[in-house]
Amino acid sequence: MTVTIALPSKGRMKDDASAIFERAGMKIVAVGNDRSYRGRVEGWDDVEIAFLSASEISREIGSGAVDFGVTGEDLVREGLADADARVEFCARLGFGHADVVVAVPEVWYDVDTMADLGDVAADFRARHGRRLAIATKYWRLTQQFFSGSHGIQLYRIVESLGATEGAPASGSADIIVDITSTGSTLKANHLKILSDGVILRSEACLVRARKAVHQGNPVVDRIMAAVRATL
Ligand SMILES: Nc1ncnc2c1ncn2[C@@H]1O[C@H](COP(=O)(O)OP(=O)(O)OP(=O)(O)O)[C@@H](O)[C@H]1O
Ligand SMILES: O=P(O)(O)OC[C@H]1O[C@H](OP(=O)(O)OP(=O)(O)O)[C@H](O)[C@@H]1O
Repeated sequence: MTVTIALPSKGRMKDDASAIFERAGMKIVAVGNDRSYRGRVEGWDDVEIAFLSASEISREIGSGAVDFGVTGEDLVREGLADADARVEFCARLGFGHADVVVAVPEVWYDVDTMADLGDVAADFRARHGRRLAIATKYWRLTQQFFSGSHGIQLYRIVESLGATEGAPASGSADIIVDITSTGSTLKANHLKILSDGVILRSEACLVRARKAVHQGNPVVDRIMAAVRATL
């Protein structure tokens, strides 16, 4: 069988992902011209590269359309309901670090923990006539963390597709769940992370779709070993 590895075609993970494979002795060359979305690995005839965006990669691994992918753990866990059953996180690659966090306005002086936020959510409707609104593009992670881990049920998710940190100031939501790396965007928007509000510490990972045909496949094993040996 041909083993397909999906790598970021653009964006912040592209260069680091290719570099890891090069260090692993798997030099990637584009098939056709530089803008091509297909590649191969020099000397590895049964491996094919598909260049996709980081979010497409998590979808394609989830569906099993590709065998391996390099993408952020946040995108995989957000995109797949039962991520650990469907994919294996084979290696954490040491780049693309970002924390998915719960952040509230700095001026909420009495709110420092998820328990404090639970108290706010509980009487939010009585005080304001509506539920606490959370702006995020991480629906699944937010629901798992609020409802599953912290027993907070009284909130409403407001979908945000960009500039999430601006939502509290603009009035479209009260708090946010988003990724942060340096923290400067949160600071610029006068938001603070709750002390136990880190939902996930994400980084780029080598992820494998769990497929029966991988069992005992020497190419699958060699790919995992080659990437792990670089770390
Ligand atoms: N400062 C950051 N901002 C956004 N994503 C970051 C940051 N640092 C690391 N990442 C990670 O990068 C990944 C997203 O990368 P990128 O934005 O290139 O992908 P994408 O969502 O597929 O792109 P696009 O939004 O252009 O389709 C996520 O896994 C995210 O956690
Ligand atoms: O903690 P910081 O270092 O400030 O980074 C966090 C910000 O970076 C990302 O946005 P970005 O503008 O990079 O692009 P994107 O949301 O379009 O991916 C992300 O959505 C945050 O807003």
